[in-house]
Order: sequence, then structure tokens, then C-alpha cells
Amino acid sequence: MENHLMLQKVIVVSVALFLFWKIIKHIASFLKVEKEPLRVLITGAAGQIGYALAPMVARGVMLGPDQPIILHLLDIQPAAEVLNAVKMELIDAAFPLLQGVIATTDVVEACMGVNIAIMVGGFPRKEGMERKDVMSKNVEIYKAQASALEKHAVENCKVLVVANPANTNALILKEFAPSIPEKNITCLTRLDHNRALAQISERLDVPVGDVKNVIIWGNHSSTQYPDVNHATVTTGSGEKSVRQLVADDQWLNNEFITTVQQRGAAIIKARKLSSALSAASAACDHVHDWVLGTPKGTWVSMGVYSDGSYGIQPGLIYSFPVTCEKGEWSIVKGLKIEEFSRKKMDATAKELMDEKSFAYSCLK
Ligand SMILES: NC(=O)C1=CN([C@@H]2O[C@H](COP(=O)(O)OP(=O)(O)OC[C@H]3O[C@@H](n4cnc5c(N)ncnc54)[C@H](O)[C@@H]3O)[C@@H](O)[C@H]2O)C=CC1
Ligand SMILES: O=C([O-])CC(=O)C(=O)O
Repeated sequence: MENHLMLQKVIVVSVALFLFWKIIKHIASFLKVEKEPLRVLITGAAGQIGYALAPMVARGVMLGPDQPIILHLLDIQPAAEVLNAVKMELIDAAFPLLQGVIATTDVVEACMGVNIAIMVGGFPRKEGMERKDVMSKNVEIYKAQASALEKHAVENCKVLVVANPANTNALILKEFAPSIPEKNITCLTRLDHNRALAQISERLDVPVGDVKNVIIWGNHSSTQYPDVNHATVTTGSGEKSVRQLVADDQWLNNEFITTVQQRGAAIIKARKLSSALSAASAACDHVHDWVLGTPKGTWVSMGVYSDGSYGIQPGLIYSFPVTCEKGEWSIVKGLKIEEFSRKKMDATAKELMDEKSFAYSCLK
């Protein structure tokens, strides 16, 4: 009899504890309805990439559909009125995730407390200009903005440099913001990566989402090396190598490479302006995958500080294949590199070394 009463008590207490735990969990989830907003800086926000990028970020394309955002928009004084109009339109769009917009020409106010900085501001390349031509104008800007970010952004701020010359601007930013961890400073080569995926998709007439693991090595310039040697297509009968499916090495080793290398110039020729919607979309892809992770078995291309992998000298921001997990990127190691690729990887590294010396000679 006593045992029976004891058992009843144990059951009653267990049920009560279970219900209590359920109620606490429910209250906790009720109170924690929203994530803390993240502050995203876009420099050059009155420009054409800024105009495409700001609404994408505010809609959740970059950081996910449940991540509130406060946008910090920076441009220079002559663009202040246009910048304010961008702010007005962002307000008018009534994006549910957008909790605030700071539009300013003050670099300190712009950098204050930012979690993510997308550096688009700068002087863009016009028809007939090479990236080197815009370098002297841009390295000074990146030197100045580096110190503002270092002093005023959050400690673990992630930086993506879009403005050209993207790799070298990122390197200047890294050099002049020594307290920002070097892992946090990257440049955009995802547009080239996406262009390469798209060329393969068109050639094979397969959905672009089924093509993966192309690589952009090196500089975001016409010396970049778009490499398909490890790329695959998901088919009904498993993963197939792009090289086998295309079955045309002549095309892959020539026209494919130059088309991707020259795509930016082709858009400028046709539009009289450089790529903007595809650049904004690629910037979202870059930060999205960096923060939220790459899918299992998939890598992407990012311009990152070289650790000497694949014989690329440290001291350059070079585009490598990377996977991302928990907000950290890692270079994909151990890929086999044959002679043809080696030469192209070294040529683009050489251009980056020359750009680096030229950039330093431009600094006052
Ligand atoms: N990495 C990539 O894949 C790509 C890079 N780009 C580069 O992105 C950059 C921006 O391109 P667009 O938006 O088309 O140019 P844009 O000329 O339309 O906009 C640039 C904006 O930057 C502003 N700006 C200039 N100096 C500034 C400063 N010190 N601080 C803040 N803002 C400043 C300008 O006033 C302008 O509003 C260019 O350098 C372009 O070459 C463009 C496409 C792809
Ligand atoms: O070529 C340019 O100046 C714009 C750019 O970087 C691209 O479209 O890849």
C-alpha cells in the first residue's frame, strides 16, 4: 500500500515538473520573439550597386528572413541628396525586417557599431579603363575608411570589399586596420564564381543550381583563373564532372575562361555602366554563406588573406575555394593542381603582387 502511494506521488511530481518546464519554455520563446538587429554598413550607397544592394539586405536576402537589420548608408557630400532619397525609398518600401536607416556622409557615424561592412564606395571603372587606372583614387579612400572601421565598428565586424581593385583595396584596408582580425577582411569574387556557374549551366542546358564547385583563383580582374577541374553537376544518376559532361577541353580551356574573365568589361560595353544587380546579388551570396554556412559538399570562391595554401604567398588577398561554418571560412585544401592551372594561378598572383607595390607607391 505504502509503495503504491509512493509511486503515485512520484508520478504526480514528475507530471507537475514536466508541465512547469513546458510553461517556462513557452514563456521564454514568447519573450524571445526577435533576434537582435544587426547593423550593416553599405559605403557608396548612393551609387548603382548600393541602390540594388540596400533593398536586398533589408528584405533578408543577405542575413536570412528572421534577421532584423539596421542599415548604415555612407556616401560623400556631393551625393548627399541622392543618399537621402535612397533612405526615403527604403522607408517607403516598409520592409518588415528594417528597424532603422542611418544615411550619412560622416564616416565615423557610418561605422559606429556596425557588425557587417560592405565597402562599395569608390571610383568605378569606365569603358576602356583597366582596374589599375582607378587604383590610385581608391587606395587613399580605403586607407581612411580602415581606421574609421577599426575604431568604431564592433570588434568582430566582418568586412566585404566590393569596390575595385577589390583584392588590393581589401589588402590596404587590412594593413591600415591592424586590430581587425585578418580573417574578417575579404573581397568579392563571388560574382565571377556565379558567372562561371552560369556559363556552364548555359552550355549544358542544366539548372544553374545543379552546378557547383567551380573555383575563381586570384585577382578580381582579367587575370583571374576560373577553374572547372573539380566542378560537378548534380544529375538524376548522381554527381558528374563538368569536364566529362562538357566534353570539349578546347572550349573549357579557352573561350569559357576568357568569357568569365571579360564578363565585367562586356557588361560595361553594353550598358555603359558596370554590373550592378549581379554584383549586389553576389555580395549577398558572399555574406550569406560566410555568416550562415555553405551547404555540405559545396564550396564557394572568396578573396581572403593567403595563408600560403597552394603556394600562394602570404601577404596577398587572393581568391580561393572556401567552405564556411559558424561564421568562419576555411580554404579547401588538397585539391590536385595540374600544370595548366598552376601557370594561371601564378600569373594572377604575380599581378596581385604588382598591384600591391603600385598601391603602396600611390599612398601619400
Ligand atoms: N568586385 C566586384 O565583383 C565588382 C566591383 N565593382 C566595383 O564596385 C564599385 C562601385 O560600383 P558602382 O556602384 O557601380 O559605382 P557608382 O559610381 O555608381 O557608386 C559609387 C559610389 O561611391 C561613392 N563614393 C565615392 N567615394 C566615396 C567615399 N570616399 N566614401 C563613400 N562613398 C564614396 C560615390 O559617390 C558613388 O555614389 C566600383 O569600384 C566598381 O568598379 C563593380 C562590380 C563588380
Ligand atoms: O569590371 C568592372 O569594373 C566591374 C566589375 O568589377 C565586374 O563587373 O566584374
